[in-house]
Amino acid sequence: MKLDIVSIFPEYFAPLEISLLGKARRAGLLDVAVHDLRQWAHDRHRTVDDTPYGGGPGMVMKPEPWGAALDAVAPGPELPRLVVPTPSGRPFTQATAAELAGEPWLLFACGRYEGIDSRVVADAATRMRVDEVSLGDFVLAGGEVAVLVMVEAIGRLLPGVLGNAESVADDSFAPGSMESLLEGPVYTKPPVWRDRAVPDVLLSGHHGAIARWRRDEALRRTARHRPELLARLDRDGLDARDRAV
Ligand SMILES: NC(=O)c1ccno1
Repeated sequence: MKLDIVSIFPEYFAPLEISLLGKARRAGLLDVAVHDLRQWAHDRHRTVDDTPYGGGPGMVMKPEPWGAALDAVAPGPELPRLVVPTPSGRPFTQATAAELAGEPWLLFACGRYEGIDSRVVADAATRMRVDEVSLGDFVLAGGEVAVLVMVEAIGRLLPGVLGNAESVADDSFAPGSMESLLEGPVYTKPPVWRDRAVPDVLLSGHHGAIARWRRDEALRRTARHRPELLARLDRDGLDARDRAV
């Protein structure tokens, strides 16, 4: 997968050199290029923002540098999918990560200040698919941290990136049996720690009982932390045994 990221703070993406994603890049599974938006701002001060039309606080990112940046990074004919993190976007979920992980090329645009002039997305949408996505109902100072989160959520789904591909299947929200469910508790050695013992079933070696226990715990945790997800499951995802939990 090819990733391009445009930002006024390219140094934000140093973490993409380390750990899982750093290894994926060195293995050739991920090709990441980070671009400084200011290289497309040609005035003396490399200005990328200005006051908002209609008044109001803060500044808006100017369309000219962004238009030039997107044209330069994605000149065509092949085009990426443009992903723009914004509080006013559609929810970015595990399903979104899985969908974007299937793309050959993603281009992330990191807004700052009050956002990017809306004509930039409108113009880009005439050439490429654009997804304005939100990580949640909160506001960041810019899109960079959101892009780091999305790149990790997407990158770990790429074949070969995770040591054990099976661990993806057991994730919270993973398509299939875990869709709309939160992962239950996990344990490792020692079997007893500060007088707290690991549940006996996990030491039993009985795979059927262990799978059942894990689903029961996932249902309990989902009911406690995200009851609205269970309502989604209730229609067709719960069997009689599940309902007994
Ligand atoms: N909620 C978000 O995804 C976001 C992106 C930028 N600021 O907030």
